[in-house]
Amino acid sequence: MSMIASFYNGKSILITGATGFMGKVLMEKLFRTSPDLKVIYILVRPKAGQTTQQRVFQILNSKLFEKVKEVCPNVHEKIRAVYADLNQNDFAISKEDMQELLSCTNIVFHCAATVRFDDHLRHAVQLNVTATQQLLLMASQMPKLEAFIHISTAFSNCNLTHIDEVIYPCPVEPKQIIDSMEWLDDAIIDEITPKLIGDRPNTYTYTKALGEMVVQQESGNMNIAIIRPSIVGATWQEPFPGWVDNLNGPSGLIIAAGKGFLRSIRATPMAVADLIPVDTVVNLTLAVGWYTAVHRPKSTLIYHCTSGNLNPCNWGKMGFQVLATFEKVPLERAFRRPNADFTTNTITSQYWNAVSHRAPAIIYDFYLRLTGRKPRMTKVMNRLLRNVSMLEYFVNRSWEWSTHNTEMLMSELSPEDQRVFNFDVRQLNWLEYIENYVLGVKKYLLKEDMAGIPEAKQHLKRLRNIHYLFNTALFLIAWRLLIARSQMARNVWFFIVSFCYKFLSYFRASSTLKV
Ligand SMILES: CCCCCCCCCCCCCCCCCCCCCCCCCC(=O)SCCNC(=O)CCNC(=O)[C@H](O)C(C)(C)COP(=O)(O)OP(=O)(O)OC[C@H]1O[C@@H](n2cnc3c(N)ncnc32)[C@H](O)[C@@H]1OP(=O)(O)O
Ligand SMILES: NC(=O)C1=CN([C@@H]2O[C@H](COP(=O)(O)OP(=O)(O)OC[C@H]3O[C@@H](n4cnc5c(N)ncnc54)[C@H](OP(=O)(O)O)[C@@H]3O)[C@@H](O)[C@H]2O)C=CC1
Repeated sequence: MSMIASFYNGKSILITGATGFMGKVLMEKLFRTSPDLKVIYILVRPKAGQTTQQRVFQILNSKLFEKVKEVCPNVHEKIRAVYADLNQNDFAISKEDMQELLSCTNIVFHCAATVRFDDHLRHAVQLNVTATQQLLLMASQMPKLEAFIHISTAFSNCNLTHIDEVIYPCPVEPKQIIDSMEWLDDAIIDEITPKLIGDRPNTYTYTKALGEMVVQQESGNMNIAIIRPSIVGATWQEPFPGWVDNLNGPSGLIIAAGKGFLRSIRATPMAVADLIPVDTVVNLTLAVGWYTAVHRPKSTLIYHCTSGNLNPCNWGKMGFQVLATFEKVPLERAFRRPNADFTTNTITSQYWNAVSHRAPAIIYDFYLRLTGRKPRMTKVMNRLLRNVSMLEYFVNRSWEWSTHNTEMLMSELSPEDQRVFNFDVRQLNWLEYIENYVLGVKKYLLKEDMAGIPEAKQHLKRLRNIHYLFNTALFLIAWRLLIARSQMARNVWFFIVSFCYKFLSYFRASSTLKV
């Protein structure tokens, strides 16, 4: 029997961010491997017209939880959705709920965060720093608490190239930042944001670094660990390969490339693509929870959950495999054929943005206008280019993360635990993983039916013919204009025509002779 799985049986576990990408996979694995756990409390807010209960119902009835229902048929009774908004004081949790959480919780997994790169600093601080501080305060009042696991990101110190499993201090103390957010107005915050984030690319990475400092400062005598995953991708193995349900990280770009919107991206093909499957992150998280509670390390340990140092893959290989998969399983109703490429040069990148992105969008909008419809492609394209520009920082650099603690933990696990909670990325076959990722994007994110593949291929053939027709027409128009204006072009044209005429005459004469 797995020691980690049996550790969680009988436990009351509190998860923040359980409705998010990682949170769902974490809950699924917990229920599947430790069906006798006592309860999972999740802090949820109502969203998009759904109550907290409706959101939980939807999650439990999704494909991701199909296996759980077989192993743990009473899963509905073991999940307790607690109304909470992490942006509010005391998370707006009712007194009764708070009392229950404080007195019963054994383990806390803090996954909630704003992961938007362009979030306003005030909001990013509120969620990634202040809420973390408040949750630690809550945890310090939990008499039965055994471990508090904080999910950070491997990019919290992306201003460095070699990153150790330590907390690097930011120049301004988190407490000062939290205080200043209370009295500064938005305009001043906007002004000081670039100075505060310094050489980090966005408010997300900066506030995640501040969040780590808060964890270190407020840890008291709690058993705390921090996990730093790199770019979290679709599931590798569990509960099935390729599951993904949001557009973050590479998923959005995979769709944009597959639909033919994205034709070029400024990226360094040889830079390491430090992707990590979400089930690997979850396995490490659960192993860390067990180790922190049982072995009680003297200090807060940080675990890097990355792939680059043990099993590197680069963006070139990844992009190539994404496109190869689209050859076999294209997406439906593509705008253009998937034919993206990497450029390393800013000027070339701008050229391709104009020629391959903006121009086709303008032409398509013109066609929409002609046919009496509302133009929309230019808007979509501008948004895509803005989003791509925000990701460019991460696809043009490589980082090195040391993984001593993660490797130490692996060696502490029994062979059974190493199997059930596998986080050894050396076993990952990238080509297979990326193919499953692309299929997962098609099936689970876009909800496209595999039966539609022949029609999708047919559509791509039509697009290819339109492309050839368009290019030929363009060439003929350009040539006609050139002939009208340039003597040299006219000479070349007469040379080609007379050459073709002579060739045809010779061909006709020789075939008449044979007869
Ligand atoms: C040799 C051959 C070569 C060939 C080559 C070919 C190549 C071609 C192949 C290409 C593949 C290979 C290369 C891959 C490179 C990948 C690089 C990844 C780097 C990632 C690094 C991450 C490092 C850090 C990791 C971390 O630690 S953090 C986690 C990562 N964090 C992020 O990844 C957030 C990023 N994103 C945002 O920061 C915001 O998204 C923002 C961008 C501001 C937009 O913002 P905006 O434009 O406002 O758009 P939205 O409002 O967000 O959304 C607009 C619409 O989409 C909807 N929608 C938004 N979201 C979601 C969501 N979730 N789930 C569901 N829907 C959503 C929303 O409903 C709305 O729909 P609508 O309402 O319009 O109908
Ligand atoms: N995805 C990635 O590539 C990486 C993620 N990480 C880290 O992993 C963790 C989980 O990320 P991921 O699952 O991808 O992120 P998601 O954006 O998918 O999930 C974020 C979660 O936080 C919750 N949340 C946000 N704001 C509030 C609020 N005000 N009150 C209550 N809950 C709130 C969301 O709830 P709701 O559904 O209501 O919005 C959601 O459950 C984060 O800490 C992130 O920094 C680290 C490295 C990479």
